[in-house]
Amino acid sequence: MIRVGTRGSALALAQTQTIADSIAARTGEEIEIVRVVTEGDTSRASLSSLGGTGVFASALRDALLAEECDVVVHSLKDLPTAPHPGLEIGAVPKRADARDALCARDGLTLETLPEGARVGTGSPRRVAQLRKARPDLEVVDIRGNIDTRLARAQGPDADLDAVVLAAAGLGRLGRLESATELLELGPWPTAPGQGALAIEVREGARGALRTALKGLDHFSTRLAVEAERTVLARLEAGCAAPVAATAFLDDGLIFLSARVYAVDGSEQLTASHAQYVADSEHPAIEIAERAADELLANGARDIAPLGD
Ligand SMILES: NCc1[nH]cc(CCC(=O)O)c1CC(=O)O
Repeated sequence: MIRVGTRGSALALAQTQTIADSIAARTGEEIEIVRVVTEGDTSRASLSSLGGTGVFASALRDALLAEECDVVVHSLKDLPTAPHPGLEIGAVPKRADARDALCARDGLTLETLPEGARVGTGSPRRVAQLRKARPDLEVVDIRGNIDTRLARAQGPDADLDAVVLAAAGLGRLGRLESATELLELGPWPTAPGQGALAIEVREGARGALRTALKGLDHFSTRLAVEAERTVLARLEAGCAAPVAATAFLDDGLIFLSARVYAVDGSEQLTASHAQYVADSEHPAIEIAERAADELLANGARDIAPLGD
């Protein structure tokens, strides 16, 4: 029996079920889904007062260390970049769509939203990107799970014209048809790790599980998200900082573009690099440090609040 720990949100349960199914298929073992209730799920206090989005990850990690489960599934973008003592990332499966999606009323897009339209998001990066692209919009701070946020822009109780959500989350919940525009990563890069999952285990996890996780791991996703997350770590930026990073592998090269925004949308700094994966022992780390150092040298700290 393998116990798979997860948060209890619809999104967490959906993505955990997919991983649980592949672990079951690869090990032939029975799987139990263990729901871990986190302070972020039960408290009405703001996430920042609880210590940021890391509260979700740390409850799962505590359950893993307490041996209440054998493996946990995280959304990689919500996982703090610092490694956790006694635990390791056993697998980073192939990434889903890393793009953000605009979900608007009446099929509207970023370009066709009327002047002064009200658009909801809780993410400082998305706030900055919206202000940069459309300074006339009214950006509204929203919270809640994906269905709650979608209902703010679509359906009978909508009070906003649009919301911005991750395409991957919509896809995992079968709600991708709510997207009225998928925002391209070039002009609209997203959070480090967006669209990817991390499967975490205790260090030295046992045989069948370890083999299954090796099979689930996707090398180019792992390298890409390592580059994106190293940018965040090198900038000493929290997960709520207005920072975007997008990396991918193609033809033996790793490409990385990292961007820091002023939250009011007035300024942005971008660093883009490419390098041959075979030319370095740690290509993801090297390219990320180059990009982050360039952003810092160009004044990233002067335009954006990078700390938590
Ligand atoms: N911060 C919340 C969060 N964490 C993971 C996802 C789903 C997308 C993903 O797995 O990257 C979302 C929702 C969103 O940003 O719209």
